[in-house]
Amino acid sequence: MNRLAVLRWLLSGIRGLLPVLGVSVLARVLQQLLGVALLVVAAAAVVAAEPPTWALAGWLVGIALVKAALRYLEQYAGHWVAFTALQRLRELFFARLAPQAPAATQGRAGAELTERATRDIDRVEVFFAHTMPPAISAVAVPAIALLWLGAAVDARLALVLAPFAAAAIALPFLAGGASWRGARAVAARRGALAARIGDDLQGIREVLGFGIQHARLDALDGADRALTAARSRDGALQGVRTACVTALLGGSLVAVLAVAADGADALLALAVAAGLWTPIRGVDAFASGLDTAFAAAARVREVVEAQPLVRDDTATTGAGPAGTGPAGSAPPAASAPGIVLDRISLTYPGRARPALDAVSLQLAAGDWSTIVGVSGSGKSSLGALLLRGWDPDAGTVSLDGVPLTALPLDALRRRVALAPQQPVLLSGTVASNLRLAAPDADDARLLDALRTVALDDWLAGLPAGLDTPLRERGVDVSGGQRQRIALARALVAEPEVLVLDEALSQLDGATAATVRARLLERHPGLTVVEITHRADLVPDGSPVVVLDAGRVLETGLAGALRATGGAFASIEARAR
Ligand SMILES: Nc1ncnc2c1ncn2[C@@H]1O[C@H](COP(=O)(O)OP(=O)(O)OP(=O)(O)O)[C@@H](O)[C@H]1O
Repeated sequence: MNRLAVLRWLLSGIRGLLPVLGVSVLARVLQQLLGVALLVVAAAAVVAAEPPTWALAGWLVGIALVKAALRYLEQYAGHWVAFTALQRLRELFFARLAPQAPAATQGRAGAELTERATRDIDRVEVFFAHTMPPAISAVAVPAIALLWLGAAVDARLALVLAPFAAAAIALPFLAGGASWRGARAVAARRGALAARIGDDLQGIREVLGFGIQHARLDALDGADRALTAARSRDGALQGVRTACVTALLGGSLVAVLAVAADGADALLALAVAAGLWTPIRGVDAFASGLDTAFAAAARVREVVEAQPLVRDDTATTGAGPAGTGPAGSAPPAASAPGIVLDRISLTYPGRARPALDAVSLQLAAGDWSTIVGVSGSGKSSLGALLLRGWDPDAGTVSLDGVPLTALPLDALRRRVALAPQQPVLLSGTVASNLRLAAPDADDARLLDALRTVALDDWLAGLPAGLDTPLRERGVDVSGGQRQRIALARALVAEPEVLVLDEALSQLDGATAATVRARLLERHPGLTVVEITHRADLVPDGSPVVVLDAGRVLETGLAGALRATGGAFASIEARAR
């Protein structure tokens, strides 16, 4: 990705804001011209060698006040554009990120993504607020001021100053490639550092538990040193550039003194030259920040433009919940109520072996089916397909005869709920966590769900009942309570299909049995797909699918499979 591509992309996002940006540019040009005028009027008064008058003071104060007002307008309009553009960029970032989950957000990517979503987007502000106005005024103000100097004072002095001004404006761009590479290196190392800090914070218990804090700190220091080295190279380049610009501006004053024949003309030319320092220095200031802003924008764009693994085609084709799928898609694989997987294969990005390989099976509506298999056999992958956490590379998953790809994603995820093994509770109260998927649910529904998961006694002991705050990531509840709150949260949404992915694994046997019994008793029509390695807890009458290395090994009722002494029986023996 080069700077031109990033520039085009950023500009395409602010097209409607350009008139306001124009106001900022105009205000800046005028206020900087007034800055030159202020010095020239003062110099002219010195040249006139007359005592100061009220009229002169009035002029100076008037110019200063108008300049201040224009400066305010320039800043206000520029920042209004910048913050509106940043708001749009944030909205775009999250809108494009959501369909890329969970692939885009899992594991190490988390903290790195946060860096892109927050600080990288903030860094783009430099481009929106501090680039175009200084770039245009850096050319316009010297051009106008030197034209005036040439016409009204002495053309030779204007010609002497012009090359200095031109060189000082062009200089910041001469190290273009090196500066861009430097800015990208700094941005990448900053991202790597953020990812490392994120890992260490998430895994703080493991780090302390294994006593590896010193090794982790050393590694963190290493990442920090790499960032410092990249910033030093970048800073050295900036330092040399700024020094050269300063030398050029100083040199312009010496050149005026060297060629001026007349003291009065020299004073006016010096006033113009000094007045041009601010607009010309503005180029150096934004050039330093511009590559940083472009590098940050390039990282944001990588996320925004990434192809989502799961796409909601119904949003563009207009297919509704009962639709038969986007034009050209395969006809429904099955018309039976419940879930049908038809020759499903899934290989994760970067993996050679498929996690699921030509899996075909049927899970009847209203049944409590169980998927068992050893670790890594593909159980969770199968569960994730049911609510389109991932899409298969081949084959079709259908719900009640309709391919999942023909259902709007929102509707699908309302009908199919997942209770994961390691759920995350958000900061908020018990009630706000339970209402995540059903914001309109009343308290009675929440209490009902908590009773089903056997948390009614726990709730009764809480100081503020449903309004009791839960801390971020649910650290003040036990693992088993967290799993049950997550299960209750799924039930509050009143799904048709409930996927339990080892969702009761942290409960003691008696509590898990109570939760199963209450689920069966209170939700008789619910289709449950339970993923577990505890084959010994599966009742004889439950339909079972045994997976191994991504393939279906056995299907049938648990009791019958136990009797045959095959794969299910040996997994059961291992679980005991
Ligand atoms: N997000 C992912 N990216 C890459 N590979 C993955 C991902 N998730 C799972 N896998 C791989 O896919 C295979 C199946 O994993 P899956 O989690 O579905 O198995 P599982 O039977 O649920 O295992 P467990 O009982 O240990 O949870 C494994 O080899 C695993 O390493």
